[in-house]
Amino acid sequence: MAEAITSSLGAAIPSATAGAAIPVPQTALLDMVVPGFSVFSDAVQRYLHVDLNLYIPMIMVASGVVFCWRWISEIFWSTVRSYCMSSVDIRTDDELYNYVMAWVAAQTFSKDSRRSIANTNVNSRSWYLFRWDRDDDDLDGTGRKKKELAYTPTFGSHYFWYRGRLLIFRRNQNREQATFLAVSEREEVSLSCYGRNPWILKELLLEAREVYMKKDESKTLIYRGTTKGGSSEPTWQRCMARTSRPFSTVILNEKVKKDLIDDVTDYLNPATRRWYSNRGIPYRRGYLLYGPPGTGKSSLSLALAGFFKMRIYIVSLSSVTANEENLSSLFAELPRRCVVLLEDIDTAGLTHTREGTAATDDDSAEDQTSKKKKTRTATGTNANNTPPGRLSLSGLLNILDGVASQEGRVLIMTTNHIEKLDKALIRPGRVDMTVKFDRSDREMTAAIFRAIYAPLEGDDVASHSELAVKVKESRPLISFKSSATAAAELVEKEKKAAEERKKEEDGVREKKENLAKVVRLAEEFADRIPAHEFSPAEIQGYLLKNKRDPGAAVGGAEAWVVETRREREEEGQEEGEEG
Ligand SMILES: Nc1ncnc2c1ncn2[C@@H]1O[C@H](COP(=O)(O)OP(=O)(O)OP(=O)(O)O)[C@@H](O)[C@H]1O
Repeated sequence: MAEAITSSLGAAIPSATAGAAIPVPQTALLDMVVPGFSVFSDAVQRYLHVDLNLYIPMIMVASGVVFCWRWISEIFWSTVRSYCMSSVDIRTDDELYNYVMAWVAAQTFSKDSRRSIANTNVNSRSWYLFRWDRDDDDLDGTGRKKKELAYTPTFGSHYFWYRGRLLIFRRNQNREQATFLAVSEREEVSLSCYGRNPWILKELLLEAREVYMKKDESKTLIYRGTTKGGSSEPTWQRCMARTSRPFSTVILNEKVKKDLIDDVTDYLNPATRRWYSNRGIPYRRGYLLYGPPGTGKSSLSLALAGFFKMRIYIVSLSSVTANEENLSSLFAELPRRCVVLLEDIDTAGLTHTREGTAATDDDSAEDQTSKKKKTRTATGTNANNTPPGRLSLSGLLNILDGVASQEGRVLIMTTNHIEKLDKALIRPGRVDMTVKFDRSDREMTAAIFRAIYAPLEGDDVASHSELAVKVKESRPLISFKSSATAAAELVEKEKKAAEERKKEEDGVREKKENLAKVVRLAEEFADRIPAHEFSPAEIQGYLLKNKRDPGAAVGGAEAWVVETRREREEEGQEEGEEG
């Protein structure tokens, strides 16, 4: 009976297996790892007559090998990375990010990368670093914005050769970082090399910086003191890179300009620095530019920065940013060699502050000085009625003289009201040279007129280069055409070249005639504008309204004078009523 049961079971099991009702143990195991494997294997056996179960051990061994290989290689690479490689992380909120990405975008490994991120701008998305690469000249001939496409390698590791060394550019997305940040802000970028000495990475970063800076060589980089986004942390925001303004375009007494340039040149000379330090004198120099609005104070500061190839850092003391705390943080961040432009230093809170009481205009200068001295000794730095959060004079002086102020910088202060300034602010040592700006006299008016209408050197360069291209194009090409056709073409091209030359000569003659006409009209215009009444900015504004028609500008000059006087009167009356 028992035998009968055993034999019947023995017969039943294989038939059940064959029917795929009970999977063999390996298949059951695989089913757990790869769901549906048994069904697939049955189907293969039934239709293709291949028993996949025979390959199970092989598949399992291969999987084990792959798993182990991965595990070992992970350990191996993490050990290599830790002990045999050097790397540099690049923060996305640092200007270095812009340098590196611009450099990477120009490399072949980046251009040839199969998977890349396409961008019209590779700069950092941190708002205070973001800027268009070509700030003021990215327009095409039709005036449309021309945005070039840049390709940078996508997230992951990218190998490339640099000066014969294999380097790795790594770009990751940090998913753990705050999600309110944009994806591009959560990015992590690093450069690595094999070996424990990271010198090659530093070389690369220096090169990237140099290439980036070279683009801005003919430009004046302008930074403005501001507070970051919603927070109150002050920072220098790069606002633009402007083509440097030539000194000659700022209309000012030539001697004053020359003296200013000579003074700054001497100050920036390395020997002068040593001279100062040998004598224990703080190495800094201050300039005060004063005069009515629109007379060229800011223009001169920008021209000066451009002339000496320095960055200019601008803070308006009348802005909300300008409190003592913010200003001292901004000054602490200044580079060693730069121009700092403090605008509107006659701003409220700085005019009569040290004495604690607002001095009236009737007070004699001596009275004021003695009052100031007394209050300074008695009350120290916070002895004024400056509202909290505003900049006080003593606060500003502390910043200008204090440890935060970098030695080697050129400090320019501008004001519309020199008479309101505390003597302490403009004493020698803080202000070493004063330049007065005035409303336009006859000579200045004529110069502004000439500057607007005279054909400029830049115009010549453009036409010359155009001409050069055309002449180049018209050179005979080597070809296999018949000599008769080639000769005819040559004659035609030479004829064209001769026409171009004639056009150029006509252009030069026309330009000379125009210049003479502009000079004559400038004198006429200057006769019609009363001296010392209008600022250069006002005159320039009027001329720009007629920028293609100097004759009309001269014709309408008298009417403009009358109109501007009337407007001023009305404004004066309105102000009087409000006051
Ligand atoms: N002396 C000048 N030479 C050439 N351009 C001038 C001169 N003065 C003013 N301008 C022109 O007038 C405009 C305003 O000039 P700018 O901003 O330099 O004046 P400002 O004295 O700094 O005025 P504010 O005191 O209001 O800041 C500029 O476009 C500038 O080109």
